[in-house]
Amino acid sequence: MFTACELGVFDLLLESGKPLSSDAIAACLGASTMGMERLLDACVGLKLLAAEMTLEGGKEALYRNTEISNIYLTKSSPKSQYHIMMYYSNTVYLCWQYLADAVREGRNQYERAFGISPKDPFGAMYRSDEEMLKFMAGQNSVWSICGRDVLAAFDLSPFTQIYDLGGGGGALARECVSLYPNSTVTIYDLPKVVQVAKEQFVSPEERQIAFHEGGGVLLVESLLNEDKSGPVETQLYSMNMLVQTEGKERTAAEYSKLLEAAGFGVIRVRRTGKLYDAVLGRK
Ligand SMILES: C[S@@+](CC[C@H](N)C(=O)[O-])C[C@H]1O[C@@H](n2cnc3c(N)ncnc32)[C@H](O)[C@@H]1O
Repeated sequence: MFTACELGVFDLLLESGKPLSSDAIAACLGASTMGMERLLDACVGLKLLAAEMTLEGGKEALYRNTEISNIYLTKSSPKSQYHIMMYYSNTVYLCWQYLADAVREGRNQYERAFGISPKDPFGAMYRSDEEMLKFMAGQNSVWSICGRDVLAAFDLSPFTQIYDLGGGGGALARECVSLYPNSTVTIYDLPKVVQVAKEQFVSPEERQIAFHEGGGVLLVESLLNEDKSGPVETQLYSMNMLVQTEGKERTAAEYSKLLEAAGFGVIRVRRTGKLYDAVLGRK
């Protein structure tokens, strides 16, 4: 299925509008006739193609798409799964080759499959603009068949402002505004994903879909001195946190560490001179 998609078999048969022989398909797609004939027969076995014998001698088979291939495997179909097929074929399956290692180590397999650091999975998945685009297009194709079902599982019409965190290429947002015409959806994602989504997937005319890059969090807390020597009000607050909530007051360095662990890169601290101070973390 992956190979027939990649070589364009289903697209060619859709465009031709008539069944074609393996020779004709091989010639159009620049493939060997021997290889193509086997691929086409395997696709018949998988029910992705149907074959009928020509009357002349009953020797030559003519191939056509089955309904399922026309709907899901041709690039131009509104429900096309072509992009996710290609993503599985060229990326996901290469990681699955090391499934035993993944199970043994409990880790992703980017290092073995692609020679890249496994520490930041999205950094690895987006190792080039091309890879990022392939991932986004793949995810979008999934929502063309699954989006409506998840969005209709509950009546979301009372929610007119919807935020899609990690909303990627926006296909789910598009399904959402189509199902709930009174809603607007704001997509939050990484800056480069938002840029590509705006350029390639969501047009400015789709006014019910907006984007937001990055974000910030403002911690309003009473900061302890770094050596915890004061201020006394904060030390007493910390005692209160213990008896009331099992929480505690922290130093600026301790809050920074928490924010860093949550992925906030730029962290700034302002002591106000009053009871509460401010720590701003930005992504
Ligand atoms: C599994 S994908 C899902 C994409 C999208 N929801 C869809 O289904 O098409 C996860 C999304 O989270 C985004 N993401 C990962 N890390 C992020 C971060 N730190 N801040 C914002 N978005 C992030 C990725 O760029 C990606 O679009």
